[in-house]
Amino acid sequence: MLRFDLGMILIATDEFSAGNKLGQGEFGSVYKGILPSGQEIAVKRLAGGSGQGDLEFKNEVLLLTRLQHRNLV
Ligand SMILES: Nc1ncnc2c1ncn2[C@@H]1O[C@H](COP(=O)(O)OP(=O)(O)OP(=O)(O)O)[C@@H](O)[C@H]1O
Repeated sequence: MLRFDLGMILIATDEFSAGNKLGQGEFGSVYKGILPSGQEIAVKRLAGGSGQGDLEFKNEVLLLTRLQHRNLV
């Protein structure tokens, strides 16, 4: 599984800048990011006190890594 450390995510999203915010979910915000390779990514940032726990968040991440569909970016 691909993993990125926080430093890379901060650089890619310009430290979660407001201009890079794509949307807002129930448990946090989603930001646009650009990797050094030029690839665009979406980064979901779990909001503190959102009600979604670490375990649920990890489960969501694990599920997303298994999804592959042309309608999913
Ligand atoms: N890959 C993406 N590309 C573009 N925009 C995205 C992407 N992923 C999420 N978004 C935007 O961020 C918003 C929130 O995404 P999120 O996945 O958190 O939605 P949600 O499933 O409704 O939220 P939650 O899981 O917190 O209940 C979306 O409604 C959309 O506007």
